[in-house]
Amino acid sequence: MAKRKVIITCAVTGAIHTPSMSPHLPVTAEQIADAAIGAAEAGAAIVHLHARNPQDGRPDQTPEGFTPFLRVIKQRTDAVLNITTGGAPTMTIEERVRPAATHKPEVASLNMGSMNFGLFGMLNRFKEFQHPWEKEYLSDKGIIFRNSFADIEYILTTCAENNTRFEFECYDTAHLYNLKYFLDQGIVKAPLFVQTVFGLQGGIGAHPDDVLHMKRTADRLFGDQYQWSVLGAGRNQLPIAAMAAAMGGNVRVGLEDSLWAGPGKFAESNAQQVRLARQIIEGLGLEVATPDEAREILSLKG
Ligand SMILES: C[C@H](N)CC(=O)CC(=O)O
Ligand SMILES: [Zn+2]
Repeated sequence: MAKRKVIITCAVTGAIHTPSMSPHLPVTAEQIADAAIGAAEAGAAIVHLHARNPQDGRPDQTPEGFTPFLRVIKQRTDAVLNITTGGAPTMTIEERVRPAATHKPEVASLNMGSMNFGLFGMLNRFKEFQHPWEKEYLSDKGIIFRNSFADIEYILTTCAENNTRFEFECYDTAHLYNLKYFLDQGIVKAPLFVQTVFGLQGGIGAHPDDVLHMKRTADRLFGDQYQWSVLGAGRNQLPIAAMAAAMGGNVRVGLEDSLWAGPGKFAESNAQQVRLARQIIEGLGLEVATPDEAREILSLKG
């Protein structure tokens, strides 16, 4: 019997962690390109991309901020490129959609609901910061990651003519119901790539019951019209990946979501996390999907 193909997504830098937290967090365009290429060579079929200001690592959501590394990654890999529309939770929706609208990627992330966005928990672990913006950003208890029905529709319509498909970020069951609403409206089309997010402060926890609850809810709402994927924040990354792989899911790793390669051990690269996820997947007798197999499974434009 053919082994099930598991799609590994690698989110190489993001906009949650800040440069002072880990020397391995890619900041410059060159570092982001190298990280994405390394992750693809290690087995990631999809690379999820954010840009940063090369001087101080602040999240940068200008289309120009993405151009240098997109070019290099496309030259050096056939990985599926996934551009963020989440940006940083403090940005406007117009700002957030611009890179995906400009670069017309095969995939873009789409956050399926508004939520309290807690980064301050990380201040228990990280104390010293090089750049003033880091502590200010992380300690802000007032962050609401706004994704209204109008915001979501705005991103969907803005990217629609580009044949870009979406990684639907669902941080709680309500977000799955929001996605169901857009499916029923015919605004989004199956197969849906549903990325369930666990353990991010403000969203659902990372207990096995939470994973089961999100999967059961998605199965009930979408049946065979979706491809399930998971990401676990911080120390939950690999345990959540292992659970989901055993339950028929796909996995997301990367320094956007976690700085660790096991308890108390800093990941030295995104590729290291991809290799750890791969070991789990192959250990379960499954196979890692290639970029073209992921394109097939997710009906991407290629
Ligand atoms: C938890 C992750 N930060 C979800 C994410 O990657 C959001 C986005 O870029 O649109
Ligand atoms: Zn992201």
